Amino acid sequence: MLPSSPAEPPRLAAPVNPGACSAEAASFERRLLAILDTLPDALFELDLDGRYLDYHSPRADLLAVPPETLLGKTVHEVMPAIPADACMAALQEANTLGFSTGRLIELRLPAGHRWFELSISRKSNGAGRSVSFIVLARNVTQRVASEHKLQRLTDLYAALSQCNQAILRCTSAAELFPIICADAVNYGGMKMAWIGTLNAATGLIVPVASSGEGTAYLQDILITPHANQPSGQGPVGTAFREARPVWFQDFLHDPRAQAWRARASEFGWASVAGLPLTCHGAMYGVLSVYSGTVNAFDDSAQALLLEIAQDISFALARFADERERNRVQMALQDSEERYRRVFHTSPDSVNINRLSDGLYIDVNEGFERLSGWTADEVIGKTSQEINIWRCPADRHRLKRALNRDGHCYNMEVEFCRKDGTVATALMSAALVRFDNVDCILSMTRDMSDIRLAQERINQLAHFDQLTGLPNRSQLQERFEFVRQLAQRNGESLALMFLDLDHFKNVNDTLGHTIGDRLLVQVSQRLAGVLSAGDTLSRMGGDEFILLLPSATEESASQMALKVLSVMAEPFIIDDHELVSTLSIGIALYPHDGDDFETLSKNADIAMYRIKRSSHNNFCFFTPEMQSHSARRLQLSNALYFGLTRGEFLLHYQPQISLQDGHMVGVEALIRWQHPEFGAVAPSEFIPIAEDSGQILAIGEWVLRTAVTQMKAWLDAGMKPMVMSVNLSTVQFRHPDLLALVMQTLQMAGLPAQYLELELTEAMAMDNPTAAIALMNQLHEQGVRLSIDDFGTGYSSLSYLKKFKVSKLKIDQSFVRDIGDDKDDRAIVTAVINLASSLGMQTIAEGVETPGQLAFLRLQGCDEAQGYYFSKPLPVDQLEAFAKTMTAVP
Ligand SMILES: Nc1nc2c(ncn2[C@@H]2O[C@@H]3COP(=O)(O)O[C@H]4[C@@H](O)[C@H](n5cnc6c(=O)[nH]c(N)nc65)O[C@@H]4COP(=O)(O)O[C@H]3[C@H]2O)c(=O)[nH]1
Repeated sequence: MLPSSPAEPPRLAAPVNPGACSAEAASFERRLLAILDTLPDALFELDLDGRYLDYHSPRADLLAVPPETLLGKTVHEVMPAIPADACMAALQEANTLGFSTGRLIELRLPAGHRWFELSISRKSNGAGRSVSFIVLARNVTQRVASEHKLQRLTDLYAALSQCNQAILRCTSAAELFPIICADAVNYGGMKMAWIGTLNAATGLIVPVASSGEGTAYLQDILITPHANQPSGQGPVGTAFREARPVWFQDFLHDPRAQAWRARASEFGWASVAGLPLTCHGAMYGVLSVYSGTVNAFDDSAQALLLEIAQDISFALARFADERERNRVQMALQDSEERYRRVFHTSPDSVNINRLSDGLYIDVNEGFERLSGWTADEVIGKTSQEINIWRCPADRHRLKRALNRDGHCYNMEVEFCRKDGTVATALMSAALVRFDNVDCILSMTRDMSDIRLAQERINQLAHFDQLTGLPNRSQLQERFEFVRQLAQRNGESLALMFLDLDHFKNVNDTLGHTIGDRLLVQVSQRLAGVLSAGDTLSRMGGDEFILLLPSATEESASQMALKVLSVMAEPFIIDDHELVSTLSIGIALYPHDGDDFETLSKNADIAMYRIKRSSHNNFCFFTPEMQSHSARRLQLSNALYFGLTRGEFLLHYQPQISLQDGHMVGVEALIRWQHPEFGAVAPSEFIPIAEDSGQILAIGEWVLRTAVTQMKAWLDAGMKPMVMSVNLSTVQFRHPDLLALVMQTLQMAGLPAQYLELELTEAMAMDNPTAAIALMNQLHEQGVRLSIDDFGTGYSSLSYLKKFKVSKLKIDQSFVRDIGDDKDDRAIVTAVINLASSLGMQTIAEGVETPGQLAFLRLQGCDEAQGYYFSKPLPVDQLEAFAKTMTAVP
């Protein structure tokens, strides 16, 4: 403990009085000194206060102060407090017990830290003299270092053991890491430990767990794994980057730790290690441990710490495996659950049968719904036992497909339900293996509803819903079939177009329900005359087509006559007795066309011819009709420009009072002078204009021209009379008619009583309620109304009474034959009487002879017009007629 100076030999055993000693004693002392000198230990003599009385130390490097300063000082003056206190305690013990051994003191000497073990014995200096102590200070530095090392290793082993226990216990890194850090501190003798992982967003290694004193050190610490940055040079960054353990044995003096030095010195880090943690070989993070001792990580410590790191890495791999296993397990459970759900909730029938014997192993609710059998009833039985196959052939087909391909898709099968009803189904099946048993997995979709729906769709697509007859598309298919047959056999066939006459009247007067029932009865009656192979089809409305395979002109005529004759009988619907006739047009294959479109169009043209002429008849298509039809098209196109090019004009036919023979009115009749077609009769172009809708513009022009003309005549002083203007059906139905009439009168300045609108009987009866309303309005405005062609249609007397009509016009067809036909005479007489009884006037048209005039006059007809008086005349000629005419006799 005190230096021995080379100039000054060790003192404790020097001869005190050489002269007084015997030679033997001197020799003994010399030997003793020699022995003491050879000992590595220092010897001191101290008093009870710890004051140095003497010393002997051959090793000056083991003394804390120069030896010459030692004597007379106390241990507290020579040593730091801790070792001095320990020394004093040992002295006290020796004073009490006579000796003290084994106390250790640590001294920081220039040569480094040294540990000394004190052995003290009390020295008795004789009575009356104070006691002193001989202190032997043995340098045990190496032994203590070994012990410390051993302790560290023991600690680290303890830490390793704790870590391993934690590793076994924990199931995740989040759970394990804090325990590892705590174990490194609590058991491994580390001051602080933490685990960091790379934050992908910031690129920094950030603590995820830490323990020990000084974790504040980690607050906002900057550590990166980048080699080119100072913050990446430390043990953690390097370990992460290079995936190897990094040991900083003297952290505060290591240049690589420059970035953290100031911060680290506050916390007293002496050694720092960074240990890479991996998961399945991939870098995961770094375990960093901090020791307060320089060179804390010797080989053994390093090996142990590495083992801890490796065990953690192993645990991380295990956690990952565990997670993956859990994931797979979950996925498996999920898929099982899904399968279970799919199996049970599938709307389709699913059943699993054992391949070897066909026993049902499992069925779902869909199976129960489809078959009516419950799972309990079928599991353990075969399909034959429950007789589920309606046709055994289906089962054999399935077996063959499975044997051949191992599966079958969408096989159409029929099943017998438990209640005996039959289900149509689509079945898919495959060979599968469940629980090591070969099975057949079958999925079956009940198609019964779909089949019904398909049949319904088919019905809708191919049949007329009202009559149940084939519709156009079905007829076309049928036509194609019989046409090919006819072509192969060199035969003809007939296509008949049938249209009910005046069907609209039935609909309008009796309502659509009656109309529909009439159509049904007509179709039934027509179907009754068909031969096998004939096809009757409804085209919609009141149109039918009859397809007659192998028909000639003659056989088609016979059929047409047959059809007309079965229609002759009235139809009874509720209280109504309806007579309904047909107009029939016939086209023959191949003469009149070789495809459906052409033949049906030509048959339609032929039918139209009948409609326009006689009704209730038939005719065959002729090419002349075709050209007529072509002319219709040309006229329709030409009409488009007729108004703008001023091709129309009005002629006026005088109307004569049969009482006094004076002209009481004129009927405006349109004339069309086309530059190419010449004069086109109104009877030809008016229906075309009506069909194309151009009649509205033409009618408006007629009304305006006639009204303006009448005003001009009145203004010119012509005797007041009535201007009669024809209205077409389309005009009459137009909602703006009233407004148009009133506006036209107003613009022309003609009082309403000078205008008479002629509508036909059919127009009035078309929709009698609406007609009555309109007539009332026109009547209220002072406009006169007359009914043209009276007697040609079906006028209901009850309606007629309600019509605000001032005049009935007797159709010229009756007037024409007055002389020869008593029926016509009777009709004319009846009409005149009817009008009279209803308070209406009558005017006869088409009067050509004095005889006709005489008859009409005799019957009390009020007025007449016709060639007998005058043809329809252009304006100037009418004016001349008016001026020159004298009362007709
Ligand atoms: N055989 C013969 N015929 C006579 C005699 N007196 C007059 N007629 C003709 O008989 C038709 C009478 O007109 P409607 O019955 O209203 O029949 C008219 C009418 O329905 C229609 N029509 C004529 N002009 C117009 C019009 O401006 N608007 C509308 N909507 N239809 C019109 O065209 C039809 C034919 O007109 P038109 O060819 O002008 O033929 C007129 C007239 O020229 C006679 O004594 N003997």
